[in-house]
Amino acid sequence: MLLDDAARLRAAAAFVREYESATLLPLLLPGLHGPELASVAAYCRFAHVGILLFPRDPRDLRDLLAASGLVADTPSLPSVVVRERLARRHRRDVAELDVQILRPRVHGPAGEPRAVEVFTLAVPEGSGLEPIAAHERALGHETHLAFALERPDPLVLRGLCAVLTRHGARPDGGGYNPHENGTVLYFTTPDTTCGYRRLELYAPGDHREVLAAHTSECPGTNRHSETLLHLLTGAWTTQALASFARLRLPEAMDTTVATGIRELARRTATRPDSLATLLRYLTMLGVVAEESDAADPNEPDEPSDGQGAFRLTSLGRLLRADCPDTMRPLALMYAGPFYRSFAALDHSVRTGQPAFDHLFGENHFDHFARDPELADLFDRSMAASSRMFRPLPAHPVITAAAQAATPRTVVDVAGGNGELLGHILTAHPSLRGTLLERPHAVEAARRSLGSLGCGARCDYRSGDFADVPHGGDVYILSRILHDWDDDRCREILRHCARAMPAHADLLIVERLLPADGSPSLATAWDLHMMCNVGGRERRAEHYARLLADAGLELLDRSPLPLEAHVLHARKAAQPGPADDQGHARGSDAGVS
Ligand SMILES: C[S@@+](CC[C@H](N)C(=O)[O-])C[C@H]1O[C@@H](n2cnc3c(N)ncnc32)[C@H](O)[C@@H]1O
Repeated sequence: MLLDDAARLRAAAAFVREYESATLLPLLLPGLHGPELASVAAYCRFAHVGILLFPRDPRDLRDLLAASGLVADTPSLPSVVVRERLARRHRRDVAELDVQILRPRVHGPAGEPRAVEVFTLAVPEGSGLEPIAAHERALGHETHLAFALERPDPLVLRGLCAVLTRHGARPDGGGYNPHENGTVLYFTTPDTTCGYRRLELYAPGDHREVLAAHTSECPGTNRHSETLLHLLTGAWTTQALASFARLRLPEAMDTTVATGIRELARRTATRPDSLATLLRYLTMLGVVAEESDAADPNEPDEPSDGQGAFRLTSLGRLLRADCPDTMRPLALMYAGPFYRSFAALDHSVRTGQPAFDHLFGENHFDHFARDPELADLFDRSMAASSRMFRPLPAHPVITAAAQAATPRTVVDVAGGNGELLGHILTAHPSLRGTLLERPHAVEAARRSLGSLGCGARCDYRSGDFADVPHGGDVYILSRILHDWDDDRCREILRHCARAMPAHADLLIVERLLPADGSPSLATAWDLHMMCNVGGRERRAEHYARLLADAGLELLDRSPLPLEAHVLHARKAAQPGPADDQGHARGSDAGVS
């Protein structure tokens, strides 16, 4: 069970008031006793309990302290050490993390001046920092007991480090904070009977030499092992999120009021204790948040069940079926057919062939097309990223077409279930649309565009890329080229080029591989394309070359949400090699 922030503060203050160095040290380091314990206790005194909190608004913090019986009468200081640790652990830029320190005073049993050290990272709604808060709240990586050196002498500091490690403490990093000219050395401790598992030695002054020796002894392999464990268990994340969606938990939860486990189990026909295990994991992922273990607000007469109460976060809300930008179909897809194919990724790497085809015996478009339920799930999972399409109706090519004196036609080539065309036609009542797709998708598009009220302005063509309708004004290839290898892309682009009148524009929606190797969703989708469809993501220059091979010229590009881009191309002034090769024309069907 996770305590709320006020309860954590009260518990920390009570601990600080109760313990002496000499009684506390053996709880952390069993085996430290007798004269050695007396000597260590004489050199370092118990100074504070450190905790990390995540207020929505930092201005609430002093009220929270007051509500916990604590007063911070000094200004807050910027944290260096904890901030860097958080940035490293969560792979964030330090600039994103404004961590502050306050030290409300508390007295020890004999009136000694001590403190509760309160680190805060403000997590405003929608800041994207919720997963960090959820992870840290659940695992308490920064919670610690601190001992301050009475004589901050490098020799004493080294001696204390040696004694602590001899009794099982393991170096766990540290740092120097220039804002207060103090050095901290962290250790993890072998015993957690006192409820804490990290110990800090605090030495006033700059002791970076000792610090360097201490951090060099941090088993780098330990940090690496921890990182690797997080990476290796990525599959659990995919499946836990899909399970969450399949069990309809997001729909059973509220974003503002927490619901008790028993009630949630009743609503989703699950076992309360097993559900609690899943929800605790999902708390770490930031899709749900655990609230204090109060009685269930939905059943105020029922006593608390001791298993906590959970609410849906804004991140988790995206997995609700009724959320406008729902990503539920993607959760089911990535944990379903694409999960199975990823297990055969080696095959793709060895042979260059899609693991999906190897596993299912056919290309994924054919496989999905044969199963109406899967086909529908695939179409909906493509539409789940429709946030990507939102700026497209305002693209200059589309607005120019919409403002033209005579009605213009937008041709969406392999337009899926019509999500993008629906956005464009809804925004511009003067435009007409043509959607080319395989037969099952055409039917889905007909239904979806009809329900948007723009069905009457749309033509539907069942066919293949060779059937790209002639005579349109704007052609769209959205997330098509990344499904195919370069040869097939050239073919598709040539079909488009042949169908496009001289004045027509082509818009291509794709993710672009970064030129500098910086992390991007495109790099992940490059792997996905290789494994599942035999396609790939590309850099902008790569698309420019493919376009040029088809007699088209890349004019510009602009960014879209979800790390996508829209590339704008037209027919090149000079005929490209494609036009010289005299390929047979596709269907001559024109746009009406
Ligand atoms: C990745 S989806 C993209 C759908 C849509 N353009 C979007 O961005 O949401 C690729 C689409 O290509 C269609 N497709 C695959 N092979 C095709 C072919 N030979 N001719 C026409 N469409 C095809 C599939 O049915 C699928 O809807």
